[in-house]
Amino acid sequence: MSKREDYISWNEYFMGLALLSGKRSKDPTTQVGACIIDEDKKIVGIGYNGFPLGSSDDNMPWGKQGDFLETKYPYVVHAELNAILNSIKSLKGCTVYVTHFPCNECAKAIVQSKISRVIYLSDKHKDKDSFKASKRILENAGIKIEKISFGSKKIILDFDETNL
Ligand SMILES: O=c1[nH]c(=O)n([C@H]2C[C@H](O)[C@@H](COP(=O)(O)O)O2)cc1CO
Ligand SMILES: [Zn+2]
Repeated sequence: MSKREDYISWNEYFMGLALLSGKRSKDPTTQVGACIIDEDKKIVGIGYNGFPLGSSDDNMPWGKQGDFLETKYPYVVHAELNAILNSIKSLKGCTVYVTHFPCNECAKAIVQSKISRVIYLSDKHKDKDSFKASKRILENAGIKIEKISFGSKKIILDFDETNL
């Protein structure tokens, strides 16, 4: 019997995990996921955007507009920061896979944690100042930035035990 040929690539695997992690987010607008791997391709951190630990989701707002204190923005922990804070070891030389290009605050945390490469899927906010600042922070720190695309590729997860 010869080996399977349609196995997923490393990039599909790690970005797939970032996407799956984002599925845990309760943000009704944007679900972000991040997966950090080390130089041996071991997963060392994973996260998604959500409110801080212990905050009841029912007491926090998911809105985007109006009174700042009644929007999600001052409260939500970004996926990249959660992945960094959840990490199990030093992140020096690691790569972070992110579903969305990181904001400037996450870029600072990425630099300070000594992650050396950022691989991202979407840059839909590239015209925002926070994106431009983020790019500057990452580039000045010598962090490799790669946009990857899988075209229209989809991976279906079938939880039906009878199909395993
Ligand atoms: O770097 C990021 N990482 C991250 O997790 N997020 C989260 C915060 C919010 O929950 C959501 C952005 O919401 P919105 O697209 O509605 O502005 O994504 C947002 C950014 C900024 O792009
Ligand atoms: Zn961020």
